[in-house]
Amino acid sequence: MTTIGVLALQGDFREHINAIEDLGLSTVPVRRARELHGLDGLIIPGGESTTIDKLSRIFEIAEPIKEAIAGGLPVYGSCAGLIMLADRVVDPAYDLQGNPQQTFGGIDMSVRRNAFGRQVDSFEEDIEFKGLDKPLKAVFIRAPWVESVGENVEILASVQVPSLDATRIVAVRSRNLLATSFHPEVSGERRVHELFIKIIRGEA
Ligand SMILES: NC(=O)CC[C@H](N)C(=O)O
Repeated sequence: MTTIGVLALQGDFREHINAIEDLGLSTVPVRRARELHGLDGLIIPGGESTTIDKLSRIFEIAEPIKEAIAGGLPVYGSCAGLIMLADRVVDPAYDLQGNPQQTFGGIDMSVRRNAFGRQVDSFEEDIEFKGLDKPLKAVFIRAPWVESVGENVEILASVQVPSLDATRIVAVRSRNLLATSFHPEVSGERRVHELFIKIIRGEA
């Protein structure tokens, strides 16, 4: 049986649990390193990347997650989860000691947090997503975007940013790692989770 862990330190992990259970698979909330054992995949939810970063280090699960990623565990991150999967954050937050936020990394990309600016902190858009025949309803909540990707990163979706008169990347895949700057888990959209399950099963 396929079991997917959902990192449950902070953020909208319940929505991801519901999405996976809707698709008939079992889920495990993950807070401790030992809960990573035996998982077929892991989801890092939306929330606040600085908090997920801090709590994951306090709970001593940050290093085990990095090792699992390096070992090939399929991981999907939405929004703050996308930030946590990025090798580089171009505008990191700093703690009181002046240390920048850290990520688990894994995807060769640079991300910008809260990138869509204040007026449009949160918005919904139907977007084209590579491999899907119908547009996908994407909910952006103080969302990051991907500024640049390395050679081995596949771009799955981009959106037009009117203030820039340009597009920005909002969904990527790199080997077993999938990341979206929007939240399919909150809109009843299940096709991104379906894609993640296919990646886990080696079908995509
Ligand atoms: N909806 C979200 O996950 C927002 C992400 C948040 N702005 C961050 O930096 O982590």
